[in-house]
Amino acid sequence: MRANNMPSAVTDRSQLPQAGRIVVKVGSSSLTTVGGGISEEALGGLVDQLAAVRNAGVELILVSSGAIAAGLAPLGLARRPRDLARQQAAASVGQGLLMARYTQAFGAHGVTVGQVLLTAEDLIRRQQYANAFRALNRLLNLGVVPIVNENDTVATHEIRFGDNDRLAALVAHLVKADALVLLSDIDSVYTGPPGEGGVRIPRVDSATDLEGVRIGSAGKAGVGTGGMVTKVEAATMAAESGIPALVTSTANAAAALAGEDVGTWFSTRGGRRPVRLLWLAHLATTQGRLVLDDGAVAAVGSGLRSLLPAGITGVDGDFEAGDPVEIADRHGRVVARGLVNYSAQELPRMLGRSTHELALDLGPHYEREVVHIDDLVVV
Ligand SMILES: Nc1ncnc2c1ncn2[C@@H]1O[C@H](COP(=O)(O)OP(=O)(O)O)[C@@H](O)[C@H]1O
Ligand SMILES: N[C@@H](CCC(=O)OP(=O)(O)O)C(=O)O
Repeated sequence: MRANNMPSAVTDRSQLPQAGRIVVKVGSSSLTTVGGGISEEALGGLVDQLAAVRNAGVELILVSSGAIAAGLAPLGLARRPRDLARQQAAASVGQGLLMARYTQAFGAHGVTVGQVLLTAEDLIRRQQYANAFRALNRLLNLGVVPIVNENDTVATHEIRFGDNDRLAALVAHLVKADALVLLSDIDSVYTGPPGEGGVRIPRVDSATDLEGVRIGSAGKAGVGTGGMVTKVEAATMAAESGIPALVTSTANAAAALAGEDVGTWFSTRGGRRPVRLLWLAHLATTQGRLVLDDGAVAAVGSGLRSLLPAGITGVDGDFEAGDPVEIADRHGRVVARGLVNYSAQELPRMLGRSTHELALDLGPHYEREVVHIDDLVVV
C-alpha cells in the first residue's frame, strides 16, 4: 500500500511483478459460456492464475462480474433482462452461486476469499468510504482475497455504476493499489472494434494516444455491459489518480502479472486525486449548467481559482446546493464540472455581482464561492 498522494511506484508493465497490491477486474464475457451461465472451466483457469500470484505474496482484490449471468439459468431466463427488477433478482440468485464457485476454486489452492458488495455511495461518501477501506484493508492483512461486486440487488438506477470497470477503478483508488488489471475476452484495446481491422494499442500515456480510436460498447452475446468504452474510462480514471492500469484478456492474466508485453498499458498521469473529484470527472450525472464570461473561463480553466458569481452569465437546469453541474463557456463548450454551493433558484439574482456586495445585500451566507476550487475539476 502506498502513502497518500504518491503515484504508484510501478511505472511500466515490466514492473508489475514488483507490485505489492493489485486490483484485478474480470468481466462477465470472460466467465460465461456462449449459451449463458458461468463456465466452470473459465473461472477455474482464472483462479489458477490468480491464486499463484496471491500465494507468491501479492495482496490481491478481485472485482468480479457475473452475478446476473449466473442467475439467468436458475430463473429460466434466456438472456440478460433489461429491467432493473429482474436484473436485481438474477443478481441475488447468481451472486451466491458465483461466490460458491470462487470459494471452492480458490480453496483448492489454500486461498480464502471474502465477499464484498459495494454501492456507488459506499465509495463516494466520506464515512462509508473510510468504512469500506477499513474492511478491505483488514481482509488483505489477513491474507484473504476480497471478491468485490456491485450490490446489484439494492442499487437503484440513480446510484448504480452498472459496470464493474469503473467500480474497480474506484476500489483500486480506495485501497491505494499499485496497479489495476482489467480482464475481458479481448487481449488489448485496438484502434477499432473487432472485425474492423484495428491494430493493438500497446500503451496510452495521454488522451492524445486515443485520438481517432473507435471504441465500441458492444460485448459478446450481450453478457458484458460496458464494452471497451468503460474499460478505457476506468483505466483513464486510475491513471489520472496515480494508479497504472493494464487492459488485457483473461487468457493473458498470468503473462500480464508476470510483466510480459501484453495488453494496453495506461501509464499514470499525476498523483492521487480525492475520490470526490474522480467521481465528479467521470461518474457524476450533472443536474444543470453554469455559463461563464471569458474572464471566468480563464480563471476556472487555470485549475487554480474558485468560481465566483461575478463571472457567471447564465444558469440552466434544476439543481440544489451540493449537486454536480457542468461549467461552460459562452459557446456551450464544457470547461469544468463542479459541486455548486447554491440552488438554481438562488443563483439568478447573484449573477455578475461581487461576493462582498452580495454579503452586504443578502447576508454573510452569500459570501461563499459558487463552486469552490476543491469541488471543481477542469475537463
Ligand atoms: N476498440 C476496441 N478495442 C477492443 N475491444 C473493443 C473495441 N471496441 C469494442 N470492443 C469490444 O469490447 C468487448 C469487451 O467488453 P465487454 O464484453 O463489456 O467485456 P466484459 O464483460 O469483460 O466487461 C470486446 O469483446 C470487444 O468486442
Ligand atoms: N454487477 C454485474 C456486472 C456488471 C458488469 O460490469 O458487467 P461486465 O461488463 O461484464 O464487467 C454482475 O455481477 O452481473
